[in-house]
Amino acid sequence: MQKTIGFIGAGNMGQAIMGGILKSKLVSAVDIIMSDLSEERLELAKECGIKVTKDNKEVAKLSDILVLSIKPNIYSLVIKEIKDYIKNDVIIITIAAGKDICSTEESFGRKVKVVRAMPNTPALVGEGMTAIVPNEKLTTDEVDEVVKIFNSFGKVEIVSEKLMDAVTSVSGSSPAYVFMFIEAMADAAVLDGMPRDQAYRMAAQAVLGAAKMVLETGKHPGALKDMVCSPAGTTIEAVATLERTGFRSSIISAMQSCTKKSIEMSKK
Ligand SMILES: NC(=O)C1=CN([C@@H]2O[C@H](COP(=O)(O)OP(=O)(O)OC[C@H]3O[C@@H](n4cnc5c(N)ncnc54)[C@H](OP(=O)(O)O)[C@@H]3O)[C@@H](O)[C@H]2O)C=CC1
Ligand SMILES: O=C(O)[C@@H]1CCC=N1
Repeated sequence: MQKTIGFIGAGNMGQAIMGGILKSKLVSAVDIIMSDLSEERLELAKECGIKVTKDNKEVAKLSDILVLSIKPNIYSLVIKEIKDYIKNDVIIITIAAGKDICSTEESFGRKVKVVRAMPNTPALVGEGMTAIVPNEKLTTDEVDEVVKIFNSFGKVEIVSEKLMDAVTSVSGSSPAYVFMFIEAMADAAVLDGMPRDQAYRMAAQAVLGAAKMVLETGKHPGALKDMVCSPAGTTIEAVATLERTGFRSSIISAMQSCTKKSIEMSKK
């Protein structure tokens, strides 16, 4: 792709997307520019061979596609700073929880091309999941181009904007719950005497394999669970304990809090 991709914000998500794009070789390092206030973050990014700067306006001037990878509470501040410097045809990609397309357009004060996206950190290892909502200013070719970017480090789905709070809960934030699950399983294995490194490897591989089974067999997750539970065996004992201690309802409640927070953030 012959485009300059800019990032404002070199934090966890900016670095994950940038790293994912670089690994896929969709654009070369010299066509990526990133800004941040923190020297330390920029040093990290610079090690990847991309251009870095402390000046957000410089990124705005050079970018054909501009990713705003900053926290939601400073979106309006940064947009105010850059809005007079962006290219006419730039595609703005927002990734902030609770930032809707309408508020982004309002902050720019005109109808810019906006794609609201919700990615997740597995982008860094080429297994990201991103949902996107393009506004009506983008042509079909431009939407395809954006899809290509997010596809370069994982899966992408175009969704309706009303689903974005649910997306945040089920894929933007969910790697955190999965990491907690892996950590807890590893702790239990350590309790049983297994060395910690081996416990992380085994727990993580089990999660990876189980996820692949859901994606590749097309079978209902409940049916896949049943295949593991031998009659009067070990697994059903664990399943019974999980049901007794509210495993599923705990996940559902946690995700409802996540969605609620996303909705609250969009009202600010
Ligand atoms: N982390 C995740 O898994 C996901 C995050 N997101 C979204 O991504 C966005 C970024 O999140 P995340 O990467 O976690 O946050 P981080 O705090 O890791 O990254 C934000 C970066 O922006 C920098 N920054 C702050 N102010 C400015 C400024 N005025 N100009 C340039 N850079 C600035 C911060 O520096 P400093 O630390 O010094 O303030 C920090 O390095 C958020 O909007 C979030 O909703 C979306 C999906 C998943
Ligand atoms: O925690 C957050 O607000 C961001 C959005 C999704 C994942 N991290």
